[in-house]
Amino acid sequence: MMLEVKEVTLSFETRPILSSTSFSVQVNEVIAIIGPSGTGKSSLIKGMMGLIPFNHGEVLLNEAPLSPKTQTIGWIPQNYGLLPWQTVKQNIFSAVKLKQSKLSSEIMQHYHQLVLELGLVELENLFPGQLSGGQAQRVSIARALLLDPNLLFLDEPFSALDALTREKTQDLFVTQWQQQPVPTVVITHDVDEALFLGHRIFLLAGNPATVSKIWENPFWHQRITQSEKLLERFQLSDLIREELRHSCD
Ligand SMILES: Nc1ncnc2c1ncn2[C@@H]1O[C@H](COP(=O)(O)OP(=O)(O)OP(=O)(O)O)[C@@H](O)[C@H]1O
Repeated sequence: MMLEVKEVTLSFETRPILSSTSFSVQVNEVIAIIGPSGTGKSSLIKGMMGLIPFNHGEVLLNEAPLSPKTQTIGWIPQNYGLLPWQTVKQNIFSAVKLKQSKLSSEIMQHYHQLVLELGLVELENLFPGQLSGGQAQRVSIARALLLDPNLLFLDEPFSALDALTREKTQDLFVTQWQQQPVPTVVITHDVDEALFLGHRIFLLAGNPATVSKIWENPFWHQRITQSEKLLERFQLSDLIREELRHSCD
């Protein structure tokens, strides 16, 4: 299964946001997108999911146009996208219920595993308005993972978490993803997070923006402790930070 973005462009009214942008994401690949604030990262993934129309170009999954109607897309939006009138438990089940009328015992088991690992057991009966930002974010993560999606789009999925919970949740995410890899796009502002989550790291920059740099990342899913790799990793993260700084000028 391969996701292909072919020469997409995007404008809001007369304001160009994305110039012709093309790339592909393999089935067993996570790409991390970094870039200055307001460049169009969220708009790019919303366009890929079909939530907003591109002006030009196409998005294909296995050579067929990508549509939320035919694909199960896991999405963690920037504002968590929780339904305020539903409890944590109802929110986590909300996406999977749209796809399947009957919940199998595997789904129930997966649900219990996710709430346990994401530290949501005590929160199951609360409403989104009663949660902290980090708790709401974990609910949104559980909802996307329970869906067993064939594509994943994550918009700053761990940004509201404290450092320890963030590392734990990143580990949980990668473990879950490895059990069933799907083409995945993660937006992050954190270069270290991009290095942990992304097999490749894309810089979205320019005005209008496009993918202006791609780095292969040999440090995917590694919390580096070995000293010889520490220097290499530092050099790559320094290079990425430098490009990011330039693109913000
Ligand atoms: N629905 C919309 N209508 C008009 N303009 C929009 C709309 N959505 C986003 N924009 C504008 O498009 C630009 C790109 O926004 P987008 O949210 O995609 O950027 P981003 O790179 O994800 O930013 P951030 O890193 O701050 O989240 C911004 O200038 C934003 O104001």
